[in-house]
Amino acid sequence: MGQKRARDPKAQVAEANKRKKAAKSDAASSDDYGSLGVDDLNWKEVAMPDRMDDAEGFFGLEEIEGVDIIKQGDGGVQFKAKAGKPTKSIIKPPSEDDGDEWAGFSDEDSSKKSPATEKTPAATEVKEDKKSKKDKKKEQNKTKKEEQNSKEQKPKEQKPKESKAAQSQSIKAGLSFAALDDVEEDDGVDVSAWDGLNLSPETFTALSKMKFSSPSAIQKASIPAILDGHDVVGKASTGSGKTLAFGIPIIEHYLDQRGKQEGQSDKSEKNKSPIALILSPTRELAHQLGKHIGELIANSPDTNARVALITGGMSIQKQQRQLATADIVIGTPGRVWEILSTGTGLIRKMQKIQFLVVDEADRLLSEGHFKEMEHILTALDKHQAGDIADMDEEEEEEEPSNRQTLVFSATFHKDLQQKLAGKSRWTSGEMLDNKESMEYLLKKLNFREEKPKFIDVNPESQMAVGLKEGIVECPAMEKDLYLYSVLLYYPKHRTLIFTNSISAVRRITQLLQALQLPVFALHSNMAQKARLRSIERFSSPTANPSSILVATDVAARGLDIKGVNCIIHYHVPRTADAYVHRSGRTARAGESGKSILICAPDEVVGVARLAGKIHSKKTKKAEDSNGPSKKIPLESLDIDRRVVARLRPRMSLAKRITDSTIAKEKVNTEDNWLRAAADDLGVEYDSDEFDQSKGRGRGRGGGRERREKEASELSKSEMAGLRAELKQLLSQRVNIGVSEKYLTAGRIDIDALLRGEGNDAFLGHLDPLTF
Ligand SMILES: Nc1ncnc2c1ncn2[C@@H]1O[C@H](COP(=O)(O)OP(=O)(O)OP(=O)(O)O)[C@@H](O)[C@H]1O
Repeated sequence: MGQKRARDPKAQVAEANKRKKAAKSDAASSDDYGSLGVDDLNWKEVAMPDRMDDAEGFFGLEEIEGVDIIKQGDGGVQFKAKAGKPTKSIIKPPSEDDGDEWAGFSDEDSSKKSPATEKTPAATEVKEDKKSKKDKKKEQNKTKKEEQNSKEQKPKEQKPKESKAAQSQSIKAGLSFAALDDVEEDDGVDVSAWDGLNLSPETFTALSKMKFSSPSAIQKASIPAILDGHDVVGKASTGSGKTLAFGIPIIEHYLDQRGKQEGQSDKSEKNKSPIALILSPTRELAHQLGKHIGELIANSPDTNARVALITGGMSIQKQQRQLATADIVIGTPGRVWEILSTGTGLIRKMQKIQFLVVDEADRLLSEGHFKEMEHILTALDKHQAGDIADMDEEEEEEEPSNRQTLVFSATFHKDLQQKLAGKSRWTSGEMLDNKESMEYLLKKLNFREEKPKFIDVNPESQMAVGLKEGIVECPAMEKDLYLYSVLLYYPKHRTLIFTNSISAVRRITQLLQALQLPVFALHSNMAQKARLRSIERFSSPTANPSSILVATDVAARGLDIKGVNCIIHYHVPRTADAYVHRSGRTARAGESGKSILICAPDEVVGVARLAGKIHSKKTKKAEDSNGPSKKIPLESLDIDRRVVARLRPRMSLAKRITDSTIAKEKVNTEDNWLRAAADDLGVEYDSDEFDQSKGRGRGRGGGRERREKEASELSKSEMAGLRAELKQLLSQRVNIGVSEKYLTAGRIDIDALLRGEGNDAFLGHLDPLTF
């Protein structure tokens, strides 16, 4: 059993007072500062408009007042408080940082600090107070761990672990507010299932607070391998906890290193190098990784690891400053390369990372990001090839980078998987010279081991265990109607609808808005802040439980939104991997969820092929026992025809309203553009004349243009009429079986009503969908 710490409340309060006094005198001496660097200043954020579209660099503009600029001989600049102003009025408060680290999806909260960085002195004291209440638990974990350490005696890990134990002892000795620690509070869970993973007491505490009672399969397999220093390629189904599979070892490494960094001066703190670079294919995913790892840090006692988020849509200048003090850098390849290539010495810092993580690796390594990934990987190893011209002698003598490479995804193309697993050898010569090939990038990853550890915890199925997959077949022109029907079948479901195009996202969002459903849009043409705001509104715990997000595949990968119950594929995904990742936004972390494909007759063949690929093992097993099958291995869902029939009038009104709104927007845009062009040319522009000339000599597509024109010509009062009619329909339940006779006679069939089983949309009995 762990020994309980003897506490002397008086002595601890005295100690806390002493520390407060010391802090005051530190503050008083801050006016002794001479000139200051840019990072020492207390910059204030300048409020900017929400939408600046392409003017990305101006998001997060900052200003400072009361400062004189002092030019240095070498061309650099320093800063000093203006005459008559105390220096402390311009310097950054000691515990405050730039505030760019993860701060939630909310725009309004952008000034708040991330959980990882909220550790102002006051916050730290409260945290320490809480921590002291957990001492007993921690002591137990620590003792367990020490026992385990002494049993395992791994020479490589023994030393840092011992120093961690010592650190944790010294942290406890410095607790403040311990005198208030009368009430035993326990909001954590038992985490003994993590025992075998050789984790620090800090991580145990964090896991307990986060209520992660046991490791997931990928965590159990990957964490020890990474802690042992191996390169790891990890494959596990969506939502199975891959982020912490690499996040925990990174924090463990940080804790090991912390002893060395403690006591170093503020300056060397700023010159420190990050320990990890985590690359992600999308901005949203990068933000989420930051949030998830930030939570681990925030819940881990006295762990102040700094996370820098390097993604597009935010200020480059701010991110550069963040990078200067970051421990963990998380970013998208485009922006990471944009910043590294500014030539401000950041590449050298990055070359010292201990971990390179490639998340959603199959996407990062094979499409879209090729050039930036190539640049980053080349830069990380440049000094190893000795080709940084301006390196000084000291650096040249440095050990070559010894980083670990961690590659994770739920899906790997067969070829990529085989190469990563070392099953298929690198083709020498020709292939490697082909600088456009995935193989070339893989080689550039520069694993430290000849063969990384390949960990595949779900070789049988890529789909999450709690996921049910269904298909709704419908006429091609009625997809909207069937989509609406499915949504009404599951009224209390948080639903994510995927489409294959941005225009479809826009149209379906407007359509569902017209039908008064709580719907938000997400696609890559939206401004970054609007993207984050949509996710925030859709996912917030206080959001309507029936919220709907309509998105392109920008939301398909990695996004971890709590409580998503249903995924609807409005368009059949283009690849099997996209289907796996889209569907993986539900049934996460052991929960259950539904994935429903809405499929027109001409899409059935494609769906069968797709499903066959995903469920190849299942299909093969079934065929082995029953002979060849043409059946799609997805459950067919029958929508009640009465429902479809009764919803048709609503849908046709909603469509007319939506088509008209979109057509009017289009005409306005076209009109504005043509007017501007005519102005430039100095000619007169007559929109009617233009419309008539457009109408002449049309062939195919003329019908659509005519319809669009008609839609755009609906008058305000006609639109108002349609809206009123729709409103009237929406105010009534959809009657699918209660006799009109009963209703008009005021004799409502209560039983029939009750049989609606809590689905307020319907009046009468509705057979639930089969799953
Ligand atoms: N050990 C655990 N116990 C319970 N929940 C966990 C555990 N580890 C992670 N989680 C939770 O599981 C959810 C999914 O985790 P994560 O986002 O890391 O999954 P993933 O495997 O990366 O998914 P994807 O492939 O979709 O990116 C998160 O909400 C996370 O908080």
